[in-house]
Amino acid sequence: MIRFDHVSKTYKKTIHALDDISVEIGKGEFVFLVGSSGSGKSTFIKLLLKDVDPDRGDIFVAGKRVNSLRSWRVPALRRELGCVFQDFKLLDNKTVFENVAFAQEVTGQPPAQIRVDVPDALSVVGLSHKSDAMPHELSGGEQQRVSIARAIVNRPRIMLCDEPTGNLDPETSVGIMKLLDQINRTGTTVLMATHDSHIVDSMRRRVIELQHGQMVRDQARGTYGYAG
Ligand SMILES: Nc1ncnc2c1ncn2[C@@H]1O[C@H](COP(=O)(O)OP(=O)(O)OP(=O)(O)O)[C@@H](O)[C@H]1O
Repeated sequence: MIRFDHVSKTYKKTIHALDDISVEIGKGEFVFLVGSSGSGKSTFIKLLLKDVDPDRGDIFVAGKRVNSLRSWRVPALRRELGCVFQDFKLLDNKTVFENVAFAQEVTGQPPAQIRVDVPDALSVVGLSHKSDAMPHELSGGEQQRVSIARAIVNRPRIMLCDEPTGNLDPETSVGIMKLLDQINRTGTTVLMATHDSHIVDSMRRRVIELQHGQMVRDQARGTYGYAG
């Protein structure tokens, strides 16, 4: 579903954000991407989205070679990828329903489809009753649930999550992780960059660790820190 083949990315000619990364993530896997600040986790995610391009190597997402994709094909790539970020990125002047609907409007879904899909997505995240609320009327955990609804509404094959629990308290984080686990169990591949050791240690999924742009660990049912 995701493949990096000898991928390197350098910023400003001197900052080696990723250095010769080769890794494969299969359909339906749940993978944690860990590593200290600046180790290259966000760059890994940005390469998948074609937000940035590699200097060397090939990147494949759902059968598409991302690095050589023409710009007019990028929207189709991004439809395969649902994204969740630490800071939710909701539109303040739109209701919960409108925020989720927006993800469908920009991909050209017809209104009749939107009227069916948005309530479905809100129901998955347990927020049907908040459909008409504005983002500022919601807790942080609820806002993150809206952003997850927005990420899944187009039924992506892959979820990319960059520190999705970074702004949430531990209890709320557990609820968000249960939701991501549930989405993964429906067959969606989940890749999550995180600093949250408790979550990684409690879920025991595959762990890929980056250090100064290099992959230093790829462990099945792994822990946050290497336990031998
Ligand atoms: N646009 C950019 N221009 C220049 N350097 C950048 C840029 N984006 C990232 N970097 C550098 O590339 C390296 C990797 O950054 P990246 O954001 O991928 O790390 P990260 O593991 O996601 O960090 P964090 O956990 O703090 O989010 C860092 O040294 C960072 O300063």
